[in-house]
Amino acid sequence: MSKFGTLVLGPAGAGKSTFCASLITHLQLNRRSCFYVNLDPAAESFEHQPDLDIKDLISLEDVMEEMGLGPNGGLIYCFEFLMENLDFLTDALDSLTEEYLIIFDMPGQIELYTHIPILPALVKFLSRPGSLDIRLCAAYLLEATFIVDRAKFFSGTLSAMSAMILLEMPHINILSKMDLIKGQVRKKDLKKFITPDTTLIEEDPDIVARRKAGEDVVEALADPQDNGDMMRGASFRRLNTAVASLIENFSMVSYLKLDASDEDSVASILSYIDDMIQYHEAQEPREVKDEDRGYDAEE
Ligand SMILES: Nc1nc2c(ncn2[C@@H]2O[C@H](COP(=O)(O)OP(=O)(O)OP(=O)(O)O)[C@@H](O)[C@H]2O)c(=O)[nH]1
Ligand SMILES: [Mg+2]
Repeated sequence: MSKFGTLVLGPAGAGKSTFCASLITHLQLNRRSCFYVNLDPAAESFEHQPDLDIKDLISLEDVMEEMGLGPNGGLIYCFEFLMENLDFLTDALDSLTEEYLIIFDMPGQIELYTHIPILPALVKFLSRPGSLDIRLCAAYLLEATFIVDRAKFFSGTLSAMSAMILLEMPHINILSKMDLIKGQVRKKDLKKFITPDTTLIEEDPDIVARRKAGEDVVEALADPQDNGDMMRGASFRRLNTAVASLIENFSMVSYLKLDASDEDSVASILSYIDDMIQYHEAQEPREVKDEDRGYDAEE
């Protein structure tokens, strides 16, 4: 019997825990079972109490204090410890049926998704057939406000792509906190962020303004000796254009839009998650109870 789950990933503060909370609320409202696993050993407060919390195994605070590690080294130690104590996960998850959506709320340290092999090993363990056999997908969140700075947006997109390649599992990318950019981006431009397009770098408002001021930006972009302001200089632009082309050429990354406070938006993301893990195909047809129909059998 398969189980179903999603790993909610992304940089610090991208809105992962908020999305998990909105997803759980939505699932509960739709009478669906879920199991919330917090894998962030530094997380303190939750809208929905986790059904399983890594802090019951190991806490970042204790690790930092006892091992003399900083927050990032401490986090890696916590995950190494988890990998040595996988019974902690098996004991809690083994009895869940295929009705459950298991939601893993991950920490925001980006190195966990890009540099070290712990997460791929964890994913392999969770999805191994004959063992927990969880059909998993990744939901990678990037904050929509990143699109204000186009270079930052492409750098965030590169991290999303790096996580996709590292994890080798069904994956969706999500632009979170869409409410924060409402009315600030033209529809035409937004499309280019949703499916990242290199022309965004060329059409950067900063470049457009420099052109308007009479600067020969094409020449500046082509000048290998440009040592001016590093973040505005030609080399930086060429690097950004190269990164953007790489992302565009791979055609791997596109985004779904999320406003965690809007139920329709959460429902739409959930339908992508369900499709990726083929949740509905595995469900037994359920008998519709009278209370589900919204009336009393006695009436
Ligand atoms: N406006 C707006 N704010 C949001 C949204 N989602 C999250 N936030 C806010 O963003 C901040 C960070 O949200 P979290 O859900 O804690 O982000 P996280 O990715 O879990 O953060 P870490 O676990 O620390 O990496 C909080 O102040 C949230 O209230 C959203 O859709 N819209
Ligand atoms: Mg969080």
